[in-house]
Amino acid sequence: MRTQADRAEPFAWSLVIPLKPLVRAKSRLAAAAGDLLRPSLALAFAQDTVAAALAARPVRDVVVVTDDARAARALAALGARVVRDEPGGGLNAALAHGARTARALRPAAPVAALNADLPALRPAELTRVLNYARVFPRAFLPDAAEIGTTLLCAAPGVPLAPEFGGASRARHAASGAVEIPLPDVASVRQDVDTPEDLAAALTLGVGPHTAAAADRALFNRALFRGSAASPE
Ligand SMILES: Nc1nc2c(ncn2[C@@H]2O[C@H](COP(=O)(O)OP(=O)(O)OP(=O)(O)O)[C@@H](O)[C@H]2O)c(=O)[nH]1
Ligand SMILES: C=C(OP(=O)(O)O)C(=O)O
Repeated sequence: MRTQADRAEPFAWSLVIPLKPLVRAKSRLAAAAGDLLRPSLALAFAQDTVAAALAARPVRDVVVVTDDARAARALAALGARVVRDEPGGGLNAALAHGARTARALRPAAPVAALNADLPALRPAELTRVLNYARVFPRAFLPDAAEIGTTLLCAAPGVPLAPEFGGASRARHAASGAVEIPLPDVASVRQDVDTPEDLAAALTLGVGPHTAAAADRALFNRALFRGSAASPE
């Protein structure tokens, strides 16, 4: 069990994790999960992401930026600090707000933005990525599709300047952030937007919240397939 003293090490990171309201989250999973289970699946991804992030040795704080009351309760129960989605200007504005909150708490800590949809995240792989990033002013990790970004890091005093959304890998590279070239960190790169992404994450091995939610989604589909009604 890790103690407070363990966390008081240099390079202890503050992570900022954004989460939009669950009712709107993971829209690309709507057909696969159904609109009843999709919010629970989105929450399960976030729970497994936050739990794994907090279990990574170099991580001291996790700040979640969300206006979703159900998610706020569940993620605070895991140990995250939850702040409102201000100023309501979309993903990058929410991340900048979370980074300011993290820096107000610990001005000397490096900060990283991490997607909330990494259900296979392994603490040891996140640790390797953060340890690699710590010598650069800004660094980022491309997603498994090599188009987006799952993690953007900034050293103490350096603006995070997030440019997430869509083809953010090229934008983060163009902004001067160093791309992290580590092999064998698939769990930090495997974000889940589509059913194919979810299958890839399940193959890597997901956390307990996602495993349970995916089981419920599969059971639900099997149930509806066996009856006259269809959830889709
Ligand atoms: N706090 C906050 N988080 C956001 C916002 N927009 C997106 N996010 C989060 O940023 C990450 C990437 O978001 P998106 O890919 O746009 O949305 P998604 O819910 O993951 O998936 P889709 O609905 O399929 O696009 C997810 O963790 C989202 O919950 C926002 O306006 N505020
Ligand atoms: C927001 C991003 O991810 P996605 O839309 O793929 O979830 C991104 O990669 O910048």
